[in-house]
Amino acid sequence: MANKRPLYIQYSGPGLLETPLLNKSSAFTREERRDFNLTGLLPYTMETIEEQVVRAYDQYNLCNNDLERHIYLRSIQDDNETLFFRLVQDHLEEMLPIIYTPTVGQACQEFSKIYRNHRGIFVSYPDKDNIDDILHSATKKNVKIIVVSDCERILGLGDQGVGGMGIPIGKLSLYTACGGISPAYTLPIVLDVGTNNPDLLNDPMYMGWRHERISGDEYYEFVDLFIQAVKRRWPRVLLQFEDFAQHTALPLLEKYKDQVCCFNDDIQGTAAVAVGTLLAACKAKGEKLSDQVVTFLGAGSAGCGIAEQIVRAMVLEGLTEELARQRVFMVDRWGLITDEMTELPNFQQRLSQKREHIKDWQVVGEGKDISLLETIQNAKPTILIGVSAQRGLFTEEVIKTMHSHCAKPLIMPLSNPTSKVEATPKEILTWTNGEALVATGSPFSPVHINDKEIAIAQCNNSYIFPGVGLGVLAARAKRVTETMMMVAADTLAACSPIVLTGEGAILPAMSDIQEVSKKIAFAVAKQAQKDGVALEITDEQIKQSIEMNFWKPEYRNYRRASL
Ligand SMILES: O=C([O-])CC(=O)C(=O)O
Ligand SMILES: [Mg+2]
Repeated sequence: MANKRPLYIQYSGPGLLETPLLNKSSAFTREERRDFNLTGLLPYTMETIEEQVVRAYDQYNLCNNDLERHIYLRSIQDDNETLFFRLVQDHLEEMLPIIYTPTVGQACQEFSKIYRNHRGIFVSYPDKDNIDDILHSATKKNVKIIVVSDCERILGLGDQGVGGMGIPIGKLSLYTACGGISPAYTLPIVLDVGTNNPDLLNDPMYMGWRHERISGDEYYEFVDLFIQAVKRRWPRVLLQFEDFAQHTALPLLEKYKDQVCCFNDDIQGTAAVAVGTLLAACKAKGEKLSDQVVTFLGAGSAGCGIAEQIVRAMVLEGLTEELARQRVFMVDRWGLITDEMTELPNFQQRLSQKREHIKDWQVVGEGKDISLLETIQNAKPTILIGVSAQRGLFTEEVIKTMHSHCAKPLIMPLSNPTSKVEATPKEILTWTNGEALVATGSPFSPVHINDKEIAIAQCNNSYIFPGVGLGVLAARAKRVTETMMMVAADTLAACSPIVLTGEGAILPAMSDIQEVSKKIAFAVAKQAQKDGVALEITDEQIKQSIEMNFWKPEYRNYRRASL
């Protein structure tokens, strides 16, 4: 039993057993059972959490498929959060793909079919006049981290309506499992602004507000009502925007980044993990990031967010911004993004290639759109990043052409979930005779090629946001700055096994994620101080604060609080 101070609680009897943050199930001691009116409500034997984990894992192994495993784990989470996190911690590598990507994608798609229990908060448009009341109904009083989604772009799966709640729940589970944030401090929130997904609107089982999405001023006013209510209820909370569509993600981030402590995980978290991976891969090759030529497939908010972070990192290495931008090629649905394209949104405009710089390229058809293959033939990239959410767009021809110009290309099909990947690691390694370095967004098993087993790095935001959150809490930061995200990327690269030892994977093993998160947290907290958005405390105090904030899934002793 944890040697922490006892916790004074007001619940007792069935109410205590039905409070997942406090429930210990069969682990309540004889005395606690007596003091909290639990005697007779549980089988007689008192168990340790280790014994409970054995039973839960046996039951987990009886499930027939990943969705059943997800449902089972979620049911434990809704019954006993301490046990849930202990079980996940003990089987982290095995269970992350079940509670998070890729299985969480299916759980979102089937949300209304598999719904069991309430979790998180649904702020629905018709309730817009009562948002303060809704937030006050949250059973958690001291919320420190919120993940909020309007569910318009759930992973690569598009608009999932309220089904997207699976994502805030999953991300916050990772905040706890990987970043040690107590589940008592986390709150998943969905903004139900309707859905434009016809399958959901026509599904009699759909549980959300059956209405097409509100948009324009109505939408932004509603989001603002929500943000202002959050500021009143939890003024210091860290707000993570997750899985908003590109057309709202950037405007919302621009609007709120200087008003509240917030960041957008798909733009900034994805960018930080991708740049961390690139920095590690370059260090391993003994090269600089600024020596690389990068091609993107997908120029949405994730792709452009990564590209901007790459430009910043290249500038830090000494390139001018203009030269850095000339090394990054964005290919979207219509082909390479060039300055001749009219009506580009601002964030794509900044990353467009000047036609005069590519006038000598060999392309089919003068003035026509330039394809991914043509971009690769001419730009001869060393790095290829996929954020297109389209399965199969890294064709054999694309990959082989890239390999013909670059002996050891770095290829990162980042689209999630697995069904949307641009090419599988096995395909890429087969087409490059095992010579490419591969990092994916979703988890993949190692690939066997030329008698070697090659581990596949999972370049997923989960390496970044738990550490950023822990750092923000430890330093009591008021804002999340771009430089805080940048040091998170640098710190991740510094933890890379191949950088540290000259061999092994590009990214640390998931089993080391808690230590990596603590290192990221320290660097983020220090940077927050440098940026003037956090308390001036000593390094020692930051370290202490990180350790103190690091929650462990252990039961505490309970005493009755006097009323
Ligand atoms: O959740 C993930 O695996 C990564 C992510 O944020 C996304 O794809 O939207
Ligand atoms: Mg996301």
